[in-house]
Amino acid sequence: MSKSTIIYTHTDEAPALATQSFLPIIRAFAKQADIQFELADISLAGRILAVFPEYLQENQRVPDALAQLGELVTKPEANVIKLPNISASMPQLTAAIKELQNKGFAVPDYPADPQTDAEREIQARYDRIKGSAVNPVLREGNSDRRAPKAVKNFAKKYPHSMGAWTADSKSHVATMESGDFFHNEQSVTVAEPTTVKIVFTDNAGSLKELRKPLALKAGEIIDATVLSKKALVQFLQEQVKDAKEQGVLFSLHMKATMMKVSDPIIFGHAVKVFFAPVFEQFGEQLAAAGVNVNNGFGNLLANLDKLDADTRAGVEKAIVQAYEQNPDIAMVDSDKGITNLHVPSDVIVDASMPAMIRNSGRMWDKNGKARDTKAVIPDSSYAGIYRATINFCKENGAFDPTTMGTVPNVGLMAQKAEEYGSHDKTFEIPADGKVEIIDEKGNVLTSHQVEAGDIWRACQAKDAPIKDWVQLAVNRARLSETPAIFWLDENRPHDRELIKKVKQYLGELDTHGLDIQIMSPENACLASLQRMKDGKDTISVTGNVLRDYNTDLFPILELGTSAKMLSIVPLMNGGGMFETGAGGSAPKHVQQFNEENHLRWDSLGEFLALAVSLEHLAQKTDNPKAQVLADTLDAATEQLLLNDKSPKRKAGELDNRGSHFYIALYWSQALAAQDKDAELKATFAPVAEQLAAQEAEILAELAIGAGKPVDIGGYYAPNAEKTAQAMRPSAKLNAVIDGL
Ligand SMILES: NC(=O)C1=CN([C@@H]2O[C@H](COP(=O)(O)OP(=O)(O)OC[C@H]3O[C@@H](n4cnc5c(N)ncnc54)[C@H](OP(=O)(O)O)[C@@H]3O)[C@@H](O)[C@H]2O)C=CC1
Ligand SMILES: O=C(O)CCC(=O)C(=O)O
Ligand SMILES: [Mg+2]
Repeated sequence: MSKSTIIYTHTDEAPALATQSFLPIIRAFAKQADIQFELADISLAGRILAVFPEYLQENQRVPDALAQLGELVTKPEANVIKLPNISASMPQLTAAIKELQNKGFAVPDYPADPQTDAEREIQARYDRIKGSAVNPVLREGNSDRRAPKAVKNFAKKYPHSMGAWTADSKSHVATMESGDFFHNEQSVTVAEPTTVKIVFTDNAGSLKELRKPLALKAGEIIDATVLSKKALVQFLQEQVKDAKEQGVLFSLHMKATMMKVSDPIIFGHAVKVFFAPVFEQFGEQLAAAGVNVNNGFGNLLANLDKLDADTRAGVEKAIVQAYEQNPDIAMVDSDKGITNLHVPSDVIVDASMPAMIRNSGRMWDKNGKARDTKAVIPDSSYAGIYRATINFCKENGAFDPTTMGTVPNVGLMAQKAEEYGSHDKTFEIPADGKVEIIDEKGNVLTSHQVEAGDIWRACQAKDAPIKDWVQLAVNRARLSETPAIFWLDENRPHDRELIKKVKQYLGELDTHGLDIQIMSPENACLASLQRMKDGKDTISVTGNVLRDYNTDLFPILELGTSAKMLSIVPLMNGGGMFETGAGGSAPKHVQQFNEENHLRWDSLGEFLALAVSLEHLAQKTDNPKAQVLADTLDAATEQLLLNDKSPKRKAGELDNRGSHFYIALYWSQALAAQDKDAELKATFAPVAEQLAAQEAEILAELAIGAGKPVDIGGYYAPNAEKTAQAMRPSAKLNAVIDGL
């Protein structure tokens, strides 16, 4: 890899489609500054193929791009543009496997109930692909997410729609008051490097290590906590009942993708509670048929044909009974009858809660009508921020995008910090007993009494990432002259350990003249909301989960979407990773693309990420042309916003491809207009002319087929040629770009 190489990631769904159109453009532009783009396939399908080489024919095998990138990001030369990828829930993983098999790739089935060592090995490989398997590997740095000025100004000038709020809204957040992760947490900082065991002792006294020992570094924070199954089930039962009594919709908001071990289990309990009549009568038969509702209620429906006719009729009757006796449930797709409990990856808390708040606190019922909703977020560690926001809106009405301030985020994320690194330390407890973390000297660091079915987990946060995070917060506060609040709760054991370090590291840095405070998440949220309403900006400095939540919550309120965020990951060893926006891969957009050949994905996140990536390369490799490309791209992006050339929602209007034409036009015009680099000026002046002269014809070519279905030969592994053709339909535009 040359030092002037930028890695661009090939991911999934809408961003992967957009890449087919955008990458040829940026390759052609960047080539003029001797910069190459290498495409790394970290799509779900690509990751599956990469880990099963022995099942594939020679010519079907692919390199493990994720493993390679995982190494690259620890090196100073790393320059990676990371688009959002699928964090696969089980239904998505199974569908991707099936699609690959149908295409002639002989990858194995997912063994749901492995019996042999070989099956266990297959399952283990798939489990590493499942859920959020990419981001934690690549994020060797903390997170700096913010709305660039141009984007914020655009939102103020052209505000997105925002549902009204009234004080009589019955929408609310329900969260546990005891027995959950928050209330059971224990936390310690280890002074010296050590190795710890996680030991489960059952009530008969027999010991079992739940995993292999874990190495901890000096200064590392380790915490453990447990969520009680009994308390959870009781809480869920109360919430179903309460939603019925209040006449509001019932909805559950989890992160079953990122929290791939704990949250599907919690999701499963919610399905079993809501559909209690089904499981009370037919629990055993359903289990025997292989039904696992940790993968959603949809899993039960998909397995109905495995039941004998009588049982099936009984189950179907009990389902009807559950719907009748329970509150109405929030819908993901009322036309297709898909509820909030069908698929764990359909409702992901970071995006689903802000969407609900933006929509007057309402979700959709089975008739497609927006209604007040109970949002159930079982663990209370972070649910308070949504409660605070909802209460704030009830009191103050909806936010006004034309006047509101902004809440950027500096998030602790590096080296699998906190909950998001807990998968391999999360266990559904098999029997009553206790779980302890014991160091190599035999000291018991944490100890929890547990019961069968409880979910126990440990989290780590290393010292170096914490120090880096505090430094990043101070840098951002200084550079943007903005007050910063650390969202940390002194009543929470983990946060208490963190606060000690924050205070220590703040003391070592120059914070003269800066306004830096520490507040509990709920208070920090309220303070930030109040300031935001008054048009003031406040940096939120948070742990990993709130990084995720806040960088959808605030942008969705401020900008209408988190796709327009600048998401920088300054890698701890000097490289740069540039994420494109703060949101996901927009499955709904692919559906629309397939049906109507219209891609409403907004690549603004890609434009912003590319500019900072080019700037990073300019500085690291002393390439002034790259800096000119970066500056002119930023100017082009601003132009695109001013002229409102972002994709629109409906077929026939400008879509993703059209917006790529405009970015190419404005970028080449800006290059032609600048005087810092004569070569670039001379190269791009004719390009700008050709694009401008052919604007109408190119747009017409891009619009051919709008409104009609388009077949790209697959979902997880679409046909490359068909996709490229669909995404690059303008011969005239291609001629200019490919001629560069
Ligand atoms: N960094 C990453 O890799 C991330 C990956 N994910 C993964 O993405 C998938 C989907 O996640 P989900 O929570 O549904 O969230 P998404 O962000 O994909 O979708 C939510 C909604 O946000 C809007 N949206 C998001 N991005 C854009 C964009 N670029 N342009 C226009 N609108 C946009 C769309 O709304 P509208 O209907 O208004 O068009 C979309 O339906 C999951 O597999 C998840 O795990 C999620 C977050 C981050
Ligand atoms: O990695 C994932 O599963 C989601 C990431 C995400 O939502 C985020 O970083 O904001
Ligand atoms: Mg997120």
